[in-house]
Amino acid sequence: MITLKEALKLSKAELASLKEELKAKIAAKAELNAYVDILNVGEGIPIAIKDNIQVSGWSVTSGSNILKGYIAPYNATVIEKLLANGMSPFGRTNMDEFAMGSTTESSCYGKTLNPLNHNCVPGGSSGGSAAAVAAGLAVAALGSDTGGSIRQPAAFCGIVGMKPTYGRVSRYGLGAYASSLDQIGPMTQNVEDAAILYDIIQGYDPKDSTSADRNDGTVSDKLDANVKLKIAIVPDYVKDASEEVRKAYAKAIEALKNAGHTIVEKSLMDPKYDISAYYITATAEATTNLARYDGIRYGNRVEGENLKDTFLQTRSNGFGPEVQRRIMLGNFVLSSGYYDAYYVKAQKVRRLIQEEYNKIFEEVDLILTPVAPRTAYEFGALSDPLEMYLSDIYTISVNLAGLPAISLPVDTAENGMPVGLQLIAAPYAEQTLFNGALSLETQLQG
Ligand SMILES: NC(=O)C[C@H](N)C(=O)O
Repeated sequence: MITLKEALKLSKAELASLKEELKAKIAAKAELNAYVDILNVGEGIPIAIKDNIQVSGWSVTSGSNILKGYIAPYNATVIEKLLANGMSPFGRTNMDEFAMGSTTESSCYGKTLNPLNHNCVPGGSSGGSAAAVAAGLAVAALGSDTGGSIRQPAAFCGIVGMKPTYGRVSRYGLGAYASSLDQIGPMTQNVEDAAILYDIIQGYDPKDSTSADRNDGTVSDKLDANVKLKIAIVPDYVKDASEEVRKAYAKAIEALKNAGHTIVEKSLMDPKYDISAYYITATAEATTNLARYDGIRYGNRVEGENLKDTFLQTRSNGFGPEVQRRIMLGNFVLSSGYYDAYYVKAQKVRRLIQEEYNKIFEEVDLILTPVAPRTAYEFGALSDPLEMYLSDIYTISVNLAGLPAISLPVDTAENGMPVGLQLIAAPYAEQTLFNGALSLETQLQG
């Protein structure tokens, strides 16, 4: 597939034929179920859009039966920005229901297959976007990342996925899961394309009260693969990862050294604290955000005998099992008597995680860690929800601390599946992040 950088040079007529070509390819690979719909707005470069980002006039369901048939009444800010910069929202990509998952198996549209091995998951929750880019069915895509939902599917499908600093990209028009963690970001074929798409979607937005009012400028015009950075590695953290991930980690360290970067060893707190803090915070916020789907304000109503019964029937029929589980968990941690013991404590742990990262970033420019403990799982392998949550150990602390991070393919495991690793930067240090990622990508390709 043509890259985003190359697509910038295409004429209107060439873009129109690219879209026809894409439609034919998507139809030929329909079994992947990467897209849940093919729609198009505008004449620009086609960008695939996750099913939780509003595009005016398009269906938007967050992969949930409760929203089937709902038509977005306005454009998300990121969509306005694409349209203003010669890009076209093109196609709706599949996702885990309300972005709750790591495999894209929980969508109301059915699972998405990993294009590199159809027996394996594409990762999640932005699995449709990752599969579309990896299969050559999209030039680039948008995903959203609450606890790894861009980076992990990117790693499982062998593409690049980037989560910006919290507040960098407007969440206006993004279906809310956990509002203090969610960020929209680019999913692309390479690092440079990710920087190009990031430049377009980032920026202050008064419509999002958590949007960062800063003007740090664009990054793609200042990309520099020759920078010499100080990069932290975290050996303790990596020791529980699979052998193939540890091998990729060693390979990346070697490549970074060869590119002239200075490597220093650091340690991070046991990720079991990240898991607890994340799954308390995320479920608490999700419970609040999903309260509006009651069949009266939002959501497909299932009429009950009285109002309470209508709420019950609507929510029991509309939400899948994982979403219901998280709503119950969230209500539990917020309920009186448990609020201090769980929710407040999780916020304290979150602060400790932020402080730990801040301290490391006083000394280094970037941190290198795995994205997932192993390569893409076979379907059904993570049927135990706790096991699914534990698979997020390497990605969620980045969201808890609000940091920018990028996942890029580093190695191929013996089973033929890609191994991705992530670079993490200090808040708002996206330029350094992209420079480091480009340097690693260039070194690995050389
Ligand atoms: N939404 C995400 O970023 C994925 C994460 N595994 C979750 O279920 O919360």
